[in-house]
Amino acid sequence: MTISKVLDYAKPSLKGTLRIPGDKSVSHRSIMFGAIAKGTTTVEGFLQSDDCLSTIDCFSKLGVAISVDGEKVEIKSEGLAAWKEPNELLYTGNSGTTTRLLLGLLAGSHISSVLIGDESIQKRPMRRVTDPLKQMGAKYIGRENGQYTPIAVEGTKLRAINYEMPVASAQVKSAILLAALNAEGETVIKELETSRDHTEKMLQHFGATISVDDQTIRLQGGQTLTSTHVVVPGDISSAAFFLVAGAIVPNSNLTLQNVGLNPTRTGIIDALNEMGTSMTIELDELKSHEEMGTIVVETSSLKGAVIGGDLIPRLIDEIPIIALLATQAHGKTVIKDAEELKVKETNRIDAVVNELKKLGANITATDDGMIIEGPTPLHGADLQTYGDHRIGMMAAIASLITSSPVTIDNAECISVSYPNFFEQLTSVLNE
Ligand SMILES: O=C(O)C1=C[C@@H](OP(=O)(O)O)[C@@H](O)[C@H](O)C1
Ligand SMILES: C=C(OP(=O)(O)O)C(=O)O
Repeated sequence: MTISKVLDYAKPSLKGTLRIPGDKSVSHRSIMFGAIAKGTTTVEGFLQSDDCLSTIDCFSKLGVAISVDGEKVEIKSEGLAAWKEPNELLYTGNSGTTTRLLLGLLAGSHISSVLIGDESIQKRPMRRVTDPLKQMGAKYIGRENGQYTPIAVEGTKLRAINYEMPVASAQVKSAILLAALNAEGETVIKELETSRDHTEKMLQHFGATISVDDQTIRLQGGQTLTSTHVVVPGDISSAAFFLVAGAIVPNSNLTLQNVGLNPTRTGIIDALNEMGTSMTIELDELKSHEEMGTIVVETSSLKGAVIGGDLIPRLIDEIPIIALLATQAHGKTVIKDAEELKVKETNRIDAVVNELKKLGANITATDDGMIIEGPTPLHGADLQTYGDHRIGMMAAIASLITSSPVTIDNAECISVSYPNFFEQLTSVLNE
């Protein structure tokens, strides 16, 4: 059952400080790397969201001992060779990252297992992972030749590959790297465009040797990982909703602490700067293997921009909320080269365009993105989330500037990445 939520904020301003919760990508990887390494890995700042809990659930079924205490997690493992064959399905929920990275990891293990996810996951393409992994020797059975889950994986011996990525995707790159750890020989991956590099950074943090040079990544198989301590930075993809809110809601000034500032993720900052957002950024002293810092944002006079090319992988998950910002910017915003949006939790080009149109935005879908003319005053409407957390949060932020209330059909889906989103939003509202 889904619960609809009425968002009725009376002309608020946003003031105050938020500590941004843990990064989803890094949280998933902290569990996976802790499960591969022998010994005890400790994690702080872990994101307890539905997607990350799906990852924990899968690894628990593989026999890895994981204990969670708020944002602290402890993973005790005897290494991949000690994982046990699960006697149940591995349920990956709504999480593309869990599904694709597990397909890579399990391919070179001694384990047979079956991966299944929710309705959205069952429609998301997996051949981008299973095709290159089959070239490494992996064995999968799944609908349409390994395109869709449920997918059965029969772990086997793998060999290294030399792979040129046809798509800019950190999930594909990471699945191959995780398989390459167990493969014979040196795997070489040539990226089409630089995508988030959390896997490469975490491999180094756990003691592996990996070389990255001019978008070419090399990893020798057979390396063992050493358990360690991981500090998860706050998720810039979550911070993005408050960066945009601070910029578009009148009389606002927000301080966002603990924001992950890995340069492969900061495309949103580049886009906001280009659109005239008034922001200051201060880097924290480096605590672990990922940069973080504090961003102060205030109400801004915005202008349209062209967002495309190699910026897209650096802000892919932020496009729904950037589209909302663009409705309040002077002139035309063109978002292009973003076809990948069609294969996320839902088709995010259609979802963003349909829902912002209902609020009165001047927005048109294109084959690879959207075009928005602004500024346009927005009004209330009944919106659909399509079960997609990022569409739900976009709608909630939009409701702060609409002339009448917005209703969303499924507010719970937001806990996929940001369980305390509404709590944090309420804490900075001045009505
Ligand atoms: O590797 C990751 O953690 C992610 C990579 C991106 O997906 P793609 O690899 O499909 O671009 C992103 O959209 C997703 O939210 C998380
Ligand atoms: C696309 C996303 O995640 P995933 O691919 O892991 O489902 C997201 O969080 O926006």
